[in-house]
Amino acid sequence: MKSVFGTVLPPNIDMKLRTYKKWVTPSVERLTIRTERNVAKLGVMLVGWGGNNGTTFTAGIIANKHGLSWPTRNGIQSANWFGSITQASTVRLGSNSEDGDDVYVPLKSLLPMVDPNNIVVDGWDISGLNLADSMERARVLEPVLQQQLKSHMMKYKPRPSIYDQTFIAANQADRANNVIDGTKTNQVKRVMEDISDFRKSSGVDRVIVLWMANTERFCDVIEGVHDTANNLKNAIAADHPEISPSTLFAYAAIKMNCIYINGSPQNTFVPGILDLAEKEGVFIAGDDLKSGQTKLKSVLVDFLIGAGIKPVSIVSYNHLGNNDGKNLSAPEQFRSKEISKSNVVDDVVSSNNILYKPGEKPDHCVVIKYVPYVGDSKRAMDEYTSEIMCGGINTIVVHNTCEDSLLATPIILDLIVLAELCTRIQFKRKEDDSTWYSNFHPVLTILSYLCKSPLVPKGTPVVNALFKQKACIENVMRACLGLTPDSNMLLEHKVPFMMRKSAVISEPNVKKRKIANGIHT
Ligand SMILES: NC(=O)c1ccc[n+]([C@@H]2O[C@H](COP(=O)([O-])OP(=O)(O)OC[C@H]3O[C@@H](n4cnc5c(N)ncnc54)[C@H](O)[C@@H]3O)[C@@H](O)[C@H]2O)c1
Ligand SMILES: O=P([O-])([O-])O[C@@H]1[C@@H](O)[C@H](O)[C@@H](O)[C@H](O)[C@@H]1O
Repeated sequence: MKSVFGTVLPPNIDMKLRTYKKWVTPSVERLTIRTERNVAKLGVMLVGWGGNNGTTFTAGIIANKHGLSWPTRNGIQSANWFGSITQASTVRLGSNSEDGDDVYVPLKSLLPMVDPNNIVVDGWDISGLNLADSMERARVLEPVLQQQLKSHMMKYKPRPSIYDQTFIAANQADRANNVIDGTKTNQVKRVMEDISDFRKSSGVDRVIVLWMANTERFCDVIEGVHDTANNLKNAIAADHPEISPSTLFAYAAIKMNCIYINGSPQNTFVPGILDLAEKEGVFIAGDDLKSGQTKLKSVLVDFLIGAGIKPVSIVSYNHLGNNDGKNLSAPEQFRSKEISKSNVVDDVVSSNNILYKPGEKPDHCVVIKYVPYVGDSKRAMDEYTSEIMCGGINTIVVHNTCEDSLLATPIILDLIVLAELCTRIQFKRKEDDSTWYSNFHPVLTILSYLCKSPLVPKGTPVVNALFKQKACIENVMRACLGLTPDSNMLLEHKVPFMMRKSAVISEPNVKKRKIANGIHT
């Protein structure tokens, strides 16, 4: 049976569609999904562990694990994971039969997940400060909380890391006192040994490596160097200068069967890394945490275009005073961030060819300024100018104070928790009697909700719209439970014969109605 735009038409109806030459034919794929319920004892190794996000993440794990609380001007504050969808969001399960009210449950209750209290943290940094001193340097957490954390945090000292001054801003050089010397082969070998050492000393079952170090410039992707796993291996052996520290970390992590996640915008995942991840069957994900200003942008543009309103100009300005902002004050590092912050509207714009001609896009300007005084408290100011009907203009201006690390830390947790969950989900076609199940594709696009510039397998669509991304996570988890996706139709509250008796005021007076061209209902 042919259908048009998903509406199923009786076989004898053959509409001629003026603007759409193609017919939509529904297809159904029946899958069997299984989820291993034994959760791994999880270790995470952060590259850039001594940074604002690395220290705040570690502090968050400790503060929540020990149930810390501290006095503030507004009263006693207790540790929590607000901003994390796995720890602080709920999912609509359905409606209950008695009163028809919706039933919501914590997302983390749907499937077995890692408990953040059990995550073991380790990592690398080019700065050799212990984490208590790094936490103080970061100026993110209240001193009274830092005091409670200090004895825990000072035990942590980042492992020496791979430093290449040609990839991050020159203003970072004064931090680089904790580095692995020697060739790229030696650096990769040392990182692999570190991972092995962490596995043994911590006793974890699974290690995830997550880049939370400074934003690098984009590397020039060179044929014969970055294009295949084998060429990358040979280029590392030849100490090729255009292989970035983040790509070296990705290479080492994948070779050690560790999931690798890129929390920054640079092009770590060169084709050779994608090739290696696919060959080794190791998950990778990224790029660039979606934490505040860009998260809001992926909502506002979706709302505007979804409402048939045409954004024609988007100006995204922010200033921040943390070390990330200092690194981004250099043009090449800013360019990496500008790309990830700009691409986030592309999917929604290209979805509406009523508003936009092919290739037409809104003007889009991204500005980031380094203002030391504000520290981690990034001040974002956005202006969205849109065309509305008959030449009208709508302008939305937003001021958004984003405490960058307190917004990023829950995202880091969700990336880790959801990536570990994905290792335990497998699929097979229902009618297959083979015992063979498939994992997710090594490029974990289900984590797109958490990234500004989602990495996707070649030839697959990039989705940036935030609530589509969230629905993807929720509906995959529902599917693991044998539940249908939440269609939001709620017909049980709209169609009289489906409604509960108490909800139907009176049997609606539905007469036989004649509709144009004689079709009766
Ligand atoms: N809201 C957010 O904070 C947010 C959102 C999206 C992306 N990011 C990205 O996350 C990253 C970290 O942000 P941050 O605020 O923690 O920055 P930060 O500068 O405080 O921390 C980065 C750390 O990485 C270290 N470092 C630099 N190069 C390294 C290397 N090669 N190996 C190991 N360590 C290295 C630095 O010494 C520093 O301690 C940045 O790339 C930033 O763009 C942050
Ligand atoms: O808030 P958001 O746009 O998602 O992301 C942030 C940017 O706005 C900010 O300029 C940058 O310094 C941070 O690293 C982060 O990328």
